[in-house]
Amino acid sequence: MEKIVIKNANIVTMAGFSHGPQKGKEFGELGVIEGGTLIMSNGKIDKVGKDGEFEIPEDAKVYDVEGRLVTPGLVDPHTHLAHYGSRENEYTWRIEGMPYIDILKNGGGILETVRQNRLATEEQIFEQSMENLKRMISFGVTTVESKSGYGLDWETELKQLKTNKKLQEETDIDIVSTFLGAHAIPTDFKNNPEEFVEKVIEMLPQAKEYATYCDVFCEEGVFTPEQSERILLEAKKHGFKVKLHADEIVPTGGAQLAAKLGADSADHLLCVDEEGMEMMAKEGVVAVLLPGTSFNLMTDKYAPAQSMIEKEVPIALASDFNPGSCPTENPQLIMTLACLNYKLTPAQTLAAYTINAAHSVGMADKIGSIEEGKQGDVVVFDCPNVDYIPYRFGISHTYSVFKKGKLIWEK
Ligand SMILES: N=CN[C@@H](CCC(=O)O)C(=O)O
Ligand SMILES: [Zn+2]
Repeated sequence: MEKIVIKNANIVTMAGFSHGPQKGKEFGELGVIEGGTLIMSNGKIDKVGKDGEFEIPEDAKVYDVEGRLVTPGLVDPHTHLAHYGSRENEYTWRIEGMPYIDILKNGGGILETVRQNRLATEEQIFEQSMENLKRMISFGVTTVESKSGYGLDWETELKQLKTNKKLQEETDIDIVSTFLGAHAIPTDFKNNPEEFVEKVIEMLPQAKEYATYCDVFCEEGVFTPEQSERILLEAKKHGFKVKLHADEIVPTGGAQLAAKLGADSADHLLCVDEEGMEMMAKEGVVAVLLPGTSFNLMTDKYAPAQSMIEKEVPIALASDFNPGSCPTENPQLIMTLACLNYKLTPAQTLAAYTINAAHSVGMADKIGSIEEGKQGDVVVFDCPNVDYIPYRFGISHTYSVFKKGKLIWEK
């Protein structure tokens, strides 16, 4: 395999946090090497240091990046990537004031995408997802968590889970596959949600063949904390790791439940309370925050990121890419929204999208930082420093993307 050298770079390493995510005062520690060089071979990072500190192998392909910013590959830890169709019809309804959750209660929203995916072939789901994955890569994303949840029956959930598998096989991208059979109550189970909970539990053994994580949309009018707990406890028995859509629209105690279950992350958290944050901090549950969703749903509520930092809850950021609440794949835009609405610094948003995101999907031993022995997942941004990414918003700054030590995208 070709040896790759990137030199004359402003390298953000995020080094020193493979054992645990950045939190509290250490959140945003970039570990910058100015005028740096890194060497990758056999898919891994061999060396990282100052220019001239070590010899450049003669047989290496050398990229002089002329002072550009080099960071760990971005990790998007909450997406609904594997789906077919779109819901632009709801956009106007929402602008006119119809609440997102009311659209769902009337059979639209997630249920509309369920309808579209039940009708779609596996091929259609795969092709659309691949196109969207390529767009993610173009923004610097090298690892993606991808949920099912637009089937709510085994046949369609399987089409999505198979799509995750195929995306992983046909690209170099790591796809962290999540089973979200409990994403909504299907219309035919509207009057008997408990029966649907049983159906989801029945799907778990087959789903485990395709997915690492199990997730539930714990929300008023969707799955209660009791139902969520029941599903996730069963999931754990089958060997799943767990995550939770928690405290998004109303407070339900989702954060507490995530902590109690030892979840790797609790996601959304717009309405999380003090106790929920304290329990998450104690159990080391990563808060995956989704500012694009607050923005796109025009809520005036954003997750209390500053209280989380104060309480030492580790924070990751994600796109929540999906056809309804947040149809964007762009992590650079999400970083801008996180700076402006959570008052995170640009450095914190980058830590949240790399090392902390890697922890939230249980992969920090392999990815999330530029350190010797880690996977060669690296992005070159056409930027002089980290601040420039969220500051100059609405465009893409990606210059080139390396995955497992190979160039996979360039401007
Ligand atoms: N909140 C629940 N689920 C998704 C939205 C999915 C959709 O609107 O299609 C989310 O994470 O935002
Ligand atoms: Zn989601």
